[in-house]
Order: sequence, then C-alpha cells, then structure tokens
Amino acid sequence: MRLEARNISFRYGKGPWILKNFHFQMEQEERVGLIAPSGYGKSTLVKLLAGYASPAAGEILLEGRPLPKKGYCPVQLIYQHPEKAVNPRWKLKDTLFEGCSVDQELLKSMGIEEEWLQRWPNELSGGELQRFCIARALGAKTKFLIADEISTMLDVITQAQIWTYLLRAVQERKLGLLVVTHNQALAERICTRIIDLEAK
Ligand SMILES: Nc1ncnc2c1ncn2[C@@H]1O[C@H](COP(=O)(O)OP(=O)(O)OP(=O)(O)O)[C@@H](O)[C@H]1O
Repeated sequence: MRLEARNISFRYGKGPWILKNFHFQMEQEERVGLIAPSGYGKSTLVKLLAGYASPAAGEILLEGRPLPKKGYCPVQLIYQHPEKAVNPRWKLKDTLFEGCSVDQELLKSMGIEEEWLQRWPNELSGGELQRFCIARALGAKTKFLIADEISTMLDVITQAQIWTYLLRAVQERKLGLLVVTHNQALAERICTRIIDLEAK
C-alpha cells in the first residue's frame, strides 16, 4: 500500500506558500525519516498526509484513492505533545476507546497498566501519556503511522522505551512509519530511507 502526496501546494490563509507542487510517496514496507530545519513545513506536511488539513492544490492518496472523509483514518498521526492530543476532561479509558477498540494485548505490549485507564491525563507522566497516544493510534485499520517529534520532550531512557514499543508494533503489524525529527542519528538508526526537505 502506498501513501502519496501528489503535486500538493499549501498555505495558511493568505500567507506564504509552505509547500508548492510538492511530491512525496512511501510504501507500507518503509520507515521514512523526514528531516529539515524548523519552519520548513514538516508538521504541515504530516497534517496533510493524515487528513487534518487539505491541500489548496494536488492530492493526498492512499493506494491511489483520497483519504476517507468519515470514520477511522488509516493514516494516524502522533504528536510531540501528548497532553495536547487528549481531552483533559476525559479519563484515559474514554480517550482510548473514543476512536476504535484497543485490545488488552496491545495495552500490555505498550506497558500500559490497566489501573491507569481510570486516571485523568495529568495524573500520568509525559512518557506514559505518549504511550497512550501511540496505543490509540494503533487501531486495527491503521496502515501508516506518522510520528511528529514524538520523543523530543522526553528523557533519553523514556525515549528509548517509546521507540522500542513503537517499532515493535510497526514490525508486528507491518505498518508504514514516517518519522519527523531533528535528530539525524535517530532517523539513521530506525529508518530505511531519509528525506531532507532542505535538500529538495
Ligand atoms: N496554524 C498556522 N497558521 C499560520 N502559519 C502557520 C501555522 N502553523 C504553521 N505555520 C507556519 O508554517 C510554517 C511551517 O510550519 P511547520 O510547523 O509545518 O514547520 P516545521 O518544519 O514542522 O517546524 P518545526 O521543526 O519547528 O516544528 C512556519 O513558518 C509556521 O510559522
């Protein structure tokens, strides 16, 4: 299965063009690293790829078709700040089961303790909360995962733990993985291909 941005252009309102006639494609078998200096449009591109925004021109295609307009999106985006990606007024069990059902085995494999489900988001550490967000993104219909600077705010031990869990899930479920990072060493370690937007 292929995820593709075909000749897309995008700008916020009447602002400058962030992406102009831009092409990107990756296969489900790939783990692609996307690197570029701050402000180059990495987060904008992944928002478009996951269907959170639409390009002004061009198309986002999954296996040659537009992303579904309703229901579960097979391209799931995980953000840098997990606390901004969950509703602070919902207990974690409600957040987790909002989009799709998540099986117990998956929770266990992500190191999520059942008791945590009864807690509020601010009662978990950043690393624990990020694991929730990853588990939430791993619905049965997910085909591509996009990780947008997901470990930047975490200490190195928690970073290693997060990537171990995530890469195991990607391998087991044969998901495509797109990793947005400023960390070239991380990209080289986990990715099968690296795209440098600055060099494009
Ligand atoms: N909601 C928005 N409204 C207006 N401009 C925006 C918005 N979000 C981002 N931008 C602008 O779009 C450009 C690209 O931003 P984007 O966040 O995609 O870059 P990035 O490469 O992910 O940067 P970083 O590495 O710092 O996260 C920046 O100039 C930014 O100021």
